[in-house]
Amino acid sequence: ACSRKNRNAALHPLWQSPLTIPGGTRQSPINIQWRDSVYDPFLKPLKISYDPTTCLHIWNNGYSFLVEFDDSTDRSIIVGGPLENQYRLKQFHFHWGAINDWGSEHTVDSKFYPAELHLVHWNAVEYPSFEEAVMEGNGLAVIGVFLKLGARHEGLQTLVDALPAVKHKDTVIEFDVFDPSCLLPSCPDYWTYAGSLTTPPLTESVTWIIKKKPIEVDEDQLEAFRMLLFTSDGEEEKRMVDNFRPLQPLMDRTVRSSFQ
Ligand SMILES: COc1ccc2c(ccc[n+]2C(=O)c2ccc(S(N)(=O)=O)cc2)c1
Ligand SMILES: [Zn+2]
Repeated sequence: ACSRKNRNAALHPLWQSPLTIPGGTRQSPINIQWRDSVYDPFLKPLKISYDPTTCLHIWNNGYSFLVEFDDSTDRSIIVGGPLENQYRLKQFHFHWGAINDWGSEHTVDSKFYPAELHLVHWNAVEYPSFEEAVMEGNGLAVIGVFLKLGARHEGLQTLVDALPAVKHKDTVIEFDVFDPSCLLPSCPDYWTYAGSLTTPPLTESVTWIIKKKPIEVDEDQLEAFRMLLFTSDGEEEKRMVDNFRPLQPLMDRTVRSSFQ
């Protein structure tokens, strides 16, 4: 029998701590039941303006790979949509599965996608730093984009080509010009709800903006994600796969849609 201790040991260290936070009322990810989402005609279009030269590096942090941006000015921002302020792009990263049947964090009508992109922004109008914004109810805005298996994504390929250089945990590679808007679907439709970070510290500080339409990537590109490692160079290799959090209860929340 797999004792709890052994089972925990099998889990990535990030998940050996309790999976729920006491008193959590707005945890993420959630299942988005399309027919229960409520069209909000007052939702504005989301305006995205990224400056590709704010791109800094790619970093394997032992849980995902992050593409980080210079967020010392308002050069890469989003505004509108459900947001009261403009938010600065800090990083984007992905969550994916070992196989194509699962991998996304959010689901739509209980359907998993093989991967999900998160573009992480913070409210630099009201808070002095990302670390402080992480602790506030309106501190962060994360755009979620589903990835589905299909045609090769040319924009993603420049990123995929750099991944072997960050195979191990705590490796970094310079990545100095990339426009993440090439990873967004052209359809403007989205769902939005109040949620949390999906990794520790799990703080309930995220306005989620989940794009209705997925982008297409091919099998080789998903396999490139799966050859990354959770482990550092010299440690016993553990493939970086299934780095998504289990679904959380909706509780007293409504998911709004920007479309009818
Ligand atoms: C205050 O201490 C912190 C704060 C944030 C941390 C973090 C460790 C990992 C990721 N983060 C993140 O920034 C983070 C975590 C999860 C997500 S997610 N998957 O988009 O919800 C986005 C960003 C520690
Ligand atoms: Zn994420």
